[in-house]
Amino acid sequence: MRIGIAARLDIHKAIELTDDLTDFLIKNSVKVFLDPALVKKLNKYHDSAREIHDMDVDIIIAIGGDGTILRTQSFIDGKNIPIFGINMGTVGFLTEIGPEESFHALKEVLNGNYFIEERTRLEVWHNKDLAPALNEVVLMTRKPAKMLHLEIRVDDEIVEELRADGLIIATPSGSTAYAMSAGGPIVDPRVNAFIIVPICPFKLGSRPTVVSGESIISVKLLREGKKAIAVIDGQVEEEINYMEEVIFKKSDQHAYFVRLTKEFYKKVREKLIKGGIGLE
Ligand SMILES: NC(=O)c1ccc[n+]([C@@H]2O[C@H](COP(=O)([O-])OP(=O)(O)OC[C@H]3O[C@@H](n4cnc5c(N)ncnc54)[C@H](O)[C@@H]3O)[C@@H](O)[C@H]2O)c1
Ligand SMILES: Nc1ncnc2c1ncn2[C@@H]1O[C@H](COP(=O)(O)OP(=O)(O)OP(=O)(O)O)[C@@H](O)[C@H]1O
Repeated sequence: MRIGIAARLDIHKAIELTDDLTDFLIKNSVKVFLDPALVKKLNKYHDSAREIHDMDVDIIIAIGGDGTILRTQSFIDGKNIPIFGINMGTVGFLTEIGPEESFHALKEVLNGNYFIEERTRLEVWHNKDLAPALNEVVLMTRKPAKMLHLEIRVDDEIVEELRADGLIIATPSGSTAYAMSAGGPIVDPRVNAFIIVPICPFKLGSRPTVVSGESIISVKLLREGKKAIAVIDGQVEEEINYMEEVIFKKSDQHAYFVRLTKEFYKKVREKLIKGGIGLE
């Protein structure tokens, strides 16, 4: 088996766990590859250094929170490598286990006792194909505290024209993230749908909308002089100008996760209902 490891670099315990897991995997005859920034921090396993986008592995372990997973996913586009998230972040909704379970869980993985969960991603087009989103694409004003004037179409039918701080186009995976905070519904990741959620709409009747996952969603910026940015999974930005269109549809690239249990609603209860920043 070949396993890659990526981790948050700003948490010492994440670096320490990387060291312990690498040692454990090598002793179990696993070929291990490490993000070069990790190798530099560890100052060992130098011959295991490999850029995440160059890793030819069966699984990538991501040690951190959701952002680490989203960041790692953005580096492995099109390679269909499943991510095994070990939560050393604040919420870690997309992660599978806590650090304390790491060795037991890895033994299960090495014994083949796991399954792969496929997640839909959102393809984004703006003059060119941009990186697909696992969570969402957020359109917001370049200048803070300004409003965008937007026209939203689904399969070329006008849904609405509105002014708002911004607009979120989310996948079911992203329905528990920014879209949720903006008032959108929680959508089971098995549902074939996308969610359109306005951010602070200046229009009483404007509501979040769940659309078919087979739809083509287009959003046009109507107001001259108002520049916008599109942010993909909180990781990648793209500037959008007046009368330019952003097109969204289901990506043929999926995200894959190593799962030991099927517990979506338990995560919702434990990680979100109790408070999204780890508050009890
Ligand atoms: N007001 C908000 O809720 C808000 C604002 C900005 C960004 N975000 C989210 O942050 C994500 C980027 O993550 P980051 O860690 O780089 O940013 P970050 O460090 O600002 O964390 C944002 C929070 O969103 C949580 N999160 C991310 N994906 C999630 C998911 N699929 N389900 C439940 N919670 C999730 C993270 O755990 C984190 O606590 C974006 O994709 C966006 O969804 C949320
Ligand atoms: N190796 C890295 N190099 C640079 N930035 C990183 C690295 N790993 C993670 N990040 C960035 O750090 C930010 C925070 O990471 P992460 O989301 O994992 O922690 P968190 O916010 O505490 O956890 P959660 O997202 O679960 O609340 C993310 O935006 C992510 O893109």
